[in-house]
Amino acid sequence: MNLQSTITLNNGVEMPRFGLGVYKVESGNEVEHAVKEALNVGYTHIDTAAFYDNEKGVGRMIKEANKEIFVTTKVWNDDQGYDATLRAFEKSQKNLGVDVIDLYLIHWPVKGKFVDTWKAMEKLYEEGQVRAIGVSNFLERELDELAQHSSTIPAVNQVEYHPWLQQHSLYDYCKHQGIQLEAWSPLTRGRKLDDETLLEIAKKHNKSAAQIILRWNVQKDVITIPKSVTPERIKENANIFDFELDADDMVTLATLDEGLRFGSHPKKFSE
Ligand SMILES: NC(=O)C1=CN([C@@H]2O[C@H](COP(=O)(O)OP(=O)(O)OC[C@H]3O[C@@H](n4cnc5c(N)ncnc54)[C@H](OP(=O)(O)O)[C@@H]3O)[C@@H](O)[C@H]2O)C=CC1
Ligand SMILES: O=C1CO[C@H](CO)[C@@H](O)[C@@H]1O
Repeated sequence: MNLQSTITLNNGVEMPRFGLGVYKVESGNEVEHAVKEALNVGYTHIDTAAFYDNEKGVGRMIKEANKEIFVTTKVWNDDQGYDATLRAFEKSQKNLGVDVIDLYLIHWPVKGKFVDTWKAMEKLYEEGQVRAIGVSNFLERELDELAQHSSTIPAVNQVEYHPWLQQHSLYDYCKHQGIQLEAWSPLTRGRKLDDETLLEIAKKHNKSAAQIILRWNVQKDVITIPKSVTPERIKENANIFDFELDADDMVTLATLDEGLRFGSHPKKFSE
């Protein structure tokens, strides 16, 4: 496995296991520098969203790189519903400067709206405007609700996921349904990188705490999208394909789970 390794989604599309997240990266110089640096290091996958207001900068750098890059963007909550989603998609397409978006996600399961949003995404998929469609921040009950109204199974569910929030039940549900799990805030936004258990494993492998978490994501078959605007960290985060966590490490990391969220609970939007 290497930095460009992919996972096959349930519709046959190949999605890189590892990418750069760009939440809170300013549109303009900041996002351009981060994306350029990542693409130079060998990243082939960028995760943005209409909400992040930096699709234009991401698009500019992808165009400049002139190579195949997998781009994910997401429809924001205010744009949910059938017609509004189609309009939002068109705007993202223009911002990114591409005809076909690789992966389009429903950002949050907005109560009373996400099923209509999904219908619009199915249309975009059928028209070939997007290579794969998926969801973000969906719990099992919202995935069940979607299944009652549509036979298209989401290709991806992007959720908060790290050793302190392992979401075992959702993990198993998605595996069973063929929905690829993707980890947001894999590095806990830096808040747990001084955890002693993590640091012990890091010392054993001569790697950083961040690298241990990202390698754990890879070994759990969870796609991961760490954010950084710091060139050294962009390199460091990608340097996880030359070692392996052993069975003892995996057992130890499993014990860290405490259901701890650093971001919002999906219930905030779905209830
Ligand atoms: N679907 C959704 O609802 C959500 C999706 N996301 C997506 O997931 C991506 C990642 O999540 P995000 O919330 O940004 O947080 P991360 O867990 O990726 O953490 C990012 C923070 O960690 C720092 N950092 C990065 N690498 C290292 C390192 N090697 N050592 C120490 N610190 C490091 C960064 O600093 P610096 O940049 O200064 O280097 C930044 O402060 C987002 O950018 C976004 O694309 C995120 C939240 C919600
Ligand atoms: O993608 C996102 C980035 O982080 C935000 C704050 O936690 C989230 O609300 C949003 O879903």
